[in-house]
Amino acid sequence: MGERRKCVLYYMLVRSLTRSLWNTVRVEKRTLASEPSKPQPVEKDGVDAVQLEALDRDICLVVDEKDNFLGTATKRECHKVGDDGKILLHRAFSVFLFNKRGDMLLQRRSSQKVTYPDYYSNACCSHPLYLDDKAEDVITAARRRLHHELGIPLDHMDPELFTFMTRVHYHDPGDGVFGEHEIDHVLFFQGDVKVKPNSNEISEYCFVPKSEFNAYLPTLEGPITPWFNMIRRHRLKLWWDNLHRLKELAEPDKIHKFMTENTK
Ligand SMILES: C=C(C)CCOP(=O)(O)OP(=O)(O)O
Repeated sequence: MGERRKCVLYYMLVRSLTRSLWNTVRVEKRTLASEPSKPQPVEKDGVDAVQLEALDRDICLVVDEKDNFLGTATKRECHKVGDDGKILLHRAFSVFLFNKRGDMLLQRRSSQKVTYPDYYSNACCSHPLYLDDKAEDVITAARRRLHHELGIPLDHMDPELFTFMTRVHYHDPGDGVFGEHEIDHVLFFQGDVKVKPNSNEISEYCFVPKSEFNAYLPTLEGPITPWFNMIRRHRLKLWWDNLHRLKELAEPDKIHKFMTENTK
């Protein structure tokens, strides 16, 4: 074999070894060990007590198809699938979080979640609530939940670092008992933040580099949430490629109705 060919082969071997080592390190999953000092979650009728409490305590915002605020209902009332298969339409948000390098935080919902337990999803989803006699602003709600679910200090999340990308109206029957019917406000956030997840909410998380994302998804050991899948299919690549100019691509006045797809 000629010297030049040997050199090329050697270079390719070193490059592929370095790459596979790099990938392993960069998408390393962090499974959260349960802390023995903490009391174990108590169940009532098979449902985790902490999650159960939120179902009847959290007051969500019921909206019409144009996202106009109509009134309030509990989180339970907003997710219960009726005998006719209908679910009350309410306002929600989904945060996609990126570090400064541009890697995206992917999380696995804990087994205690009432809706979509053990599914993989974007950084944080929840609802603006009715608090102090008024509808909570979506970015305030997102910061509140990022702090609660991922332990991100509030002072690491300047409201200016969020971009309100668009809204998505979708319906998903979930497990037939609890599902989703939401106008989901999609927020992008970029910044280096300290993460200390709440194990009642999240069982694993990792930061996925854009170049690894498509290959990484099929290796996940569970399904992905319908809303994450929908945004992934219709907008994620465009927005991820353009983290530096998101404001130009934002469509906050639109309410999309994308087709729902199989989540696995
Ligand atoms: C699905 C969306 C977009 C909102 C609901 O998310 P979650 O089911 O994660 O809400 P919480 O229980 O965390 O409030």
